[in-house]
Amino acid sequence: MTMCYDVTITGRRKEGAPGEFCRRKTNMLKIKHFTKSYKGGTKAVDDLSLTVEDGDIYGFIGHNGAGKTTTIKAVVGIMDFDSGEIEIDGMSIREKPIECKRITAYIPDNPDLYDSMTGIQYLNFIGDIFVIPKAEREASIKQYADLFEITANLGDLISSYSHGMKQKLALISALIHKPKLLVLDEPFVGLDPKAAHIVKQLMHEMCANGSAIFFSTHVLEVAEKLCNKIAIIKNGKLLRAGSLEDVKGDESLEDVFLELIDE
Ligand SMILES: Nc1ncnc2c1ncn2[C@@H]1O[C@H](COP(=O)(O)OP(=O)(O)OP(=O)(O)O)[C@@H](O)[C@H]1O
Repeated sequence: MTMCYDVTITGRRKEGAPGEFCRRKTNMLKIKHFTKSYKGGTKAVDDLSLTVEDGDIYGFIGHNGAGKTTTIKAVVGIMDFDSGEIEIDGMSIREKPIECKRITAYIPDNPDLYDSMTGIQYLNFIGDIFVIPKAEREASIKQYADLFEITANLGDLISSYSHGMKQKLALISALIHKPKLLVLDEPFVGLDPKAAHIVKQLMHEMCANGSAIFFSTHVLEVAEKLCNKIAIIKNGKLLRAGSLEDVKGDESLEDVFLELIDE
């Protein structure tokens, strides 16, 4: 029986399932010694390093004010930082911001879309930015709008959308350009259970197709079920990062999180 071995970046050999496709993993997101202070001296994140590989669904958890959104905003290139390095698919977000953004999608915790556009105008606007061919764009919009059950609302102004509908529109706008890296800040807040279920399925599908997902959440049950890797941050410092099994051991993720946060 042929065994498959995957050589990691550290040179360690990881044993895979027999017959599994053998290939080297790609670092879709590499954060190295990231440090960010705000005006007034608050050090929001201090020397944080982690790596997200293709195929990963990577959960980023921490208490309120821990530094998750600060890290996420730097990763997607909308916030500068003091020191360290952030690379998307091997490219520096500082040196090649456009190239990085071309292959990344970001959905903030509170999607602030253009209220004066209709849903379809917004999706076509995103389609233009990412140069998605017309036929492919129309097919993707139809597929995802049907899935999230907002096809009938696409002609309405975004100002008339509920919070959940805005989130669905933001998700569709992210999915139609097939990002290699999807970054989400609290993606499940405000979504109804059916939409949340669809998002989880889509996350698995994207990762099976070689993309990577990095997202923050306070919902530890979801993180435990969905993620293969987890990072825990407290007061701007990374406490633990790695595979779900390594981070939580035999305990529940909630127990480990509460123990670490209370230390
Ligand atoms: N614009 C800002 N100016 C000054 N301080 C800020 C700013 N944004 C965030 N902070 C501070 O940086 C720290 C990290 O905040 P951040 O928003 O990254 O936390 P978070 O983990 O995303 O929290 P939450 O779970 O509540 O969303 C906090 O102490 C916060 O008060």
